[in-house]
Amino acid sequence: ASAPRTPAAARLPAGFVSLREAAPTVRQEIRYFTRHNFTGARVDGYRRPLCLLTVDAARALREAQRHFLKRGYTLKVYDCYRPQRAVDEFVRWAGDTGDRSGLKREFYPRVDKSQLLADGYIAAKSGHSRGSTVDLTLVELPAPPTRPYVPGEPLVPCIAPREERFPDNSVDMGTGYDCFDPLSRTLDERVAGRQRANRLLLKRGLERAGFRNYPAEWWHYTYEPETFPDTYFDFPVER
Ligand SMILES: C[C@@H](N)C(=O)N[C@H](C)C(=O)O
Ligand SMILES: [Zn+2]
Repeated sequence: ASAPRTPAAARLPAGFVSLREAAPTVRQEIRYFTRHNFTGARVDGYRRPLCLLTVDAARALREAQRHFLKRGYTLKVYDCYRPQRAVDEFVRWAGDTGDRSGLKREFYPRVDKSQLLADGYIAAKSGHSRGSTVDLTLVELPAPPTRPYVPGEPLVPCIAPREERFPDNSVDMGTGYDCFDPLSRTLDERVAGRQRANRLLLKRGLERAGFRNYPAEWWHYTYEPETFPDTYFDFPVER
């Protein structure tokens, strides 16, 4: 009998893999599939809540995960490969300054929407579209329970103390994920104690597996050398 055929729409380009297969213990909370992200809506191109990455990046993440599991933590990814159409939607959204959509109060409470690209919080050509970039954090095991965002619920600024912010089950990194604020700079001097230690724990564990951090965002890492340094893919996130 011949092997079952994968529908063409769900086949990944050569060199890409689903993280579920490469590193099944890594937690996934794909925010752009949900309305709990800075735009306030599901983002174009996210057809499934999945982490797709280049084989090289996924393999390195599996190695990093082994390192963290031994220390009582698991990695949790928020975003992985990002189609160019999603990036284009971010850029259109950011340019629409008359529009009130977006979860400003939570995700960019102190930065004007018109500055998000200029300040480097959103890129018009993102490493995520090249497939080797990932947004992620650490969760201490056993993982505390978490709950979904309820659209319309009162928003708390991502720079508020952990007890007041949206209840993410990750360790305290000093801000929430996708917090477009100077406090999110990985080595910002105002972030000290346990929060700084957590950022450094993530950074060191990922660096030893070959990832490099983007200094403006404690959660954003790129595996190097990139498999596709010059290609911006646009296939949808599905499998
Ligand atoms: C939007 C945020 N999660 C992010 O990934 N920012 C960098 C700069 C990017 O868009 O590549
Ligand atoms: Zn990122």
